[in-house]
Amino acid sequence: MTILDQILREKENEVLKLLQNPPEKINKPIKRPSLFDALYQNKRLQVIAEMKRASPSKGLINEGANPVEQASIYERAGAACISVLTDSPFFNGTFEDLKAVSKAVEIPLLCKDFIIHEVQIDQAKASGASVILLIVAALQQERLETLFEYAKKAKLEILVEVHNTDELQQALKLDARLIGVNNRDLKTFEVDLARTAEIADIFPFHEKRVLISESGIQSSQDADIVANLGASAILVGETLMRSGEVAQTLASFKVEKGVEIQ
Ligand SMILES: O=C(O)c1ccccc1NCC(=O)[C@H](O)[C@H](O)COP(=O)(O)O
Repeated sequence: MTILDQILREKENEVLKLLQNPPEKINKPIKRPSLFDALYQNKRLQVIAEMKRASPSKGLINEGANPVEQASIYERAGAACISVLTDSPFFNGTFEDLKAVSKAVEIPLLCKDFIIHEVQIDQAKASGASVILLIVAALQQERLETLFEYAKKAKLEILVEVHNTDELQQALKLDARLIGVNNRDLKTFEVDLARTAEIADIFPFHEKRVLISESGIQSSQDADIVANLGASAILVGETLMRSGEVAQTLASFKVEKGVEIQ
């Protein structure tokens, strides 16, 4: 059983509990700037900066981090979006973290969780998120489409995550404008920026969509590599959570995009 299978099994239990005590359904749109607008045709690589205490691959990363302080530093340092891991069993995150961060920052806010049911989308919105994540590997195509449409109707932005070219084709069947490629193999945890290269090779940059490179970014050299492949943004957790100089590290990732692809 892969780590993703284990996480998804846990999510099924969480959904059952959530359905017994559903979150408030917020009908009005979340007031935050659009992540897509911040990324599309920006001449610099943008950063989605993640609040990440722990992970299945690395164990504890920064157990004592205060989500509001961390997110505020990210915002001041020029992050385009804050990602908050809300999963507890595997990442030590909470929806309380997301709610607290939503009150402290004004930029786009991603609820980073493993969504398999509409009620989790309601929970993300009720906690202040303006962006949700849908992972292609976690969902059958029909379910992916249903959840995508549900989130769209709720006026949320949707980051659709893929791991390979087949999954990219599935994502492209949707009107997905934010497409992330996860550089981490969820079976071996191995991180390889070649995954971004593989996706970038066939990514329809001429369409109104942006490519985001997720996981394993450690240096401005890594940022340069994915920027030159056509990525508009990177999603960075561990490196920022471990950095003694968060603002400088984040700023160093905002490299100029070398190639005019879009
Ligand atoms: O980070 C993990 O170990 C992990 C394991 C299984 C599923 C997802 C996982 N991470 C979620 C993420 O997508 C990352 O937190 C995010 O891309 C940032 O990655 P990094 O910069 O390498 O911390």
